[in-house]
Amino acid sequence: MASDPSCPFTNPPYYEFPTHRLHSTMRNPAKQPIVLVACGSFSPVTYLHLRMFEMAVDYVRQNTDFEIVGGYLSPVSDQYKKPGLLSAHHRVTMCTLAAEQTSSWLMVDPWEAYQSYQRTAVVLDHFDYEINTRGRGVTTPTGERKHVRPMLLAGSDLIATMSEPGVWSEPDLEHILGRYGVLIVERAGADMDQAIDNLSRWRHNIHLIHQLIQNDVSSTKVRLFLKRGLSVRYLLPAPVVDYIEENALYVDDGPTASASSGAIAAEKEKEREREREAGSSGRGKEKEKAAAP
Ligand SMILES: Nc1ncnc2c1ncn2[C@@H]1O[C@H](COP(=O)(O)OP(=O)(O)OP(=O)(O)O)[C@@H](O)[C@H]1O
Ligand SMILES: O=C(O)c1ccc[n+]([C@@H]2O[C@H](COP(=O)([O-])O)[C@@H](O)[C@H]2O)c1
Repeated sequence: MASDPSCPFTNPPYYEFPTHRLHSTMRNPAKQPIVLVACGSFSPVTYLHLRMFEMAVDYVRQNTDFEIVGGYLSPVSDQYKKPGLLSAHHRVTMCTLAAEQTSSWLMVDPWEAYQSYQRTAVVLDHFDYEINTRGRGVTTPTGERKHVRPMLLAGSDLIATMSEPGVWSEPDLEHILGRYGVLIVERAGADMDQAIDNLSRWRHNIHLIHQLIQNDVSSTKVRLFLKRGLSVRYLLPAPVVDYIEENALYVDDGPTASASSGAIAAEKEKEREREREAGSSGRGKEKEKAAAP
């Protein structure tokens, strides 16, 4: 891992925060600048993942005083270990093909993908740090600097897991929903109102986006199609379909799992890693003591 003493986060080797499509100047200085961050497996990225951003653009324009200055896909670490999770390298490549070749504004941040599992609260802090602390926010047309708020963009199934016991920590929910906020895209099969029932104390920071054209494409279904040798063309961007075919991906996929199981497994894996590290440094200290005169 790269170690920059001024950076409070652990960065993967050779990591650079992508800013090539981030607006540095706002169009309307009266608005509040935000950046959309979609965290997920993206195994593989589908048109629905990309549509979420476009739906958010329409919602923000019609219902809020926000101005979107950037949008990021943030694929989760391999340590998330959700069944069907392809290696970070393939997932980041597919997201990059999708963002660069089908959109004029989306970016892919590989920060969490290429390291140990990072909780979503930490991922949002990382965006806050890169954009506001290192990047010093955005400027208005009159030269004033403004702080950009990273906001989570997620489907209602993911938000529903926030009410499942043991998945998200209470301080993290306070951090994500209280400090940053979330835009939730309706997802077939996950009732939005029910999903946010237990989150009412952060209602002011929760924005619900209804799907006017129902589309329930999911990565799980795409993987299932691929496993059965069925076509997935027009469900995913063409360069992603080509990449999957060229690399014969998902031909032998494992079982499926819920959105919550990966996070719990990843946290347990990290805990075990910490214990192993503590154990080996403890043993190191014992050795040092034994070697001391
Ligand atoms: N059809 C959809 N409608 C609304 N939100 C979606 C849809 N598909 C994915 N999302 C959202 O996109 C984000 C990333 O999703 P993820 O990568 O887990 O895709 P997925 O299709 O749910 O994957 P899987 O099928 O492997 O569980 C999550 O917030 C998820 O809720
Ligand atoms: O931060 C947490 O505690 C946490 C708990 C559950 C899920 N998440 C994140 O939510 C995303 C879920 O993705 P998926 O593919 O399982 O729907 C993924 O980016 C996880 O890191 C995060």
